[in-house]
Amino acid sequence: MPGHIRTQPAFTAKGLTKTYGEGRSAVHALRGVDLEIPQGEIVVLLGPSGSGKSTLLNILGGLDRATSGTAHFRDQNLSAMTDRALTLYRRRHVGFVFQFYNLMPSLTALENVELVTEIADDPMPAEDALSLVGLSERMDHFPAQLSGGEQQRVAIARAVAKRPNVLFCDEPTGALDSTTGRSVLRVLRDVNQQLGTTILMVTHAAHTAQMADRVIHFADGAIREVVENTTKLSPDDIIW
Ligand SMILES: Nc1ncnc2c1ncn2[C@@H]1O[C@H](COP(=O)(O)OP(=O)(O)OP(=O)(O)O)[C@@H](O)[C@H]1O
Repeated sequence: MPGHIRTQPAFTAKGLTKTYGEGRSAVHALRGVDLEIPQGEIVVLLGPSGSGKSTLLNILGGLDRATSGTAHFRDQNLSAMTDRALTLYRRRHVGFVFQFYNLMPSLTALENVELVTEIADDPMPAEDALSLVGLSERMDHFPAQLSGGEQQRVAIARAVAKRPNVLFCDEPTGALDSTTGRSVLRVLRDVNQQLGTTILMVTHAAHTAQMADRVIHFADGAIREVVENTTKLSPDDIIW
């Protein structure tokens, strides 16, 4: 955020490693990741398949634990938390959006969002969350009556309705064509601008980097390069 006083980073990682399995079948998914993610940014993680992007996202999102190293959310050490504390961290601070929307097929768009607002501490009304993603007119539709992009927007509404500090997105446009994908990116940009939500997005779609504040290039379980994007574009102007 140029021009702003430097605040505490949203995330700091030091020497993060993650090894799945042991011995000869061990997979070294992360091989020592050092990283700082400022609050309020849109950060895009790019890298080949299997390079460890989702693993990093899952550790920062409190869905998985590192094998060694430390990961902090603000001043909270995620690596040292009990399972219970990690669950509370996810519930209070984190929203997730995945490639496949994971909506409940028997519930309407509104009811899908209410699943979250009913248990969150300080949620926005489910109607407001759906309005933020441009779906006020479709609240009473079931997922099967919505397009892929609309379903993804319901998933985003569900994730942001609890006002998370951070939104983690794993291939959010992976199943969408360019027009629909662009509409989903526009919604993510709006969430970032209107709610100040830090967004971490893992994707194979390199063009998404054009709307990021920061682009992290991953390869072989490590960060190869971090690029601050000085020519950030609106999703409408991204060359797909
Ligand atoms: N639960 C698991 N058990 C064993 N190996 C795993 C597990 N999860 C991931 N891996 C391995 O860890 C490595 C990193 O996987 P990860 O999913 O983080 O990569 P990625 O960069 O997100 O890939 P993609 O872009 O294909 O989603 C891969 O070699 C993967 O096979």
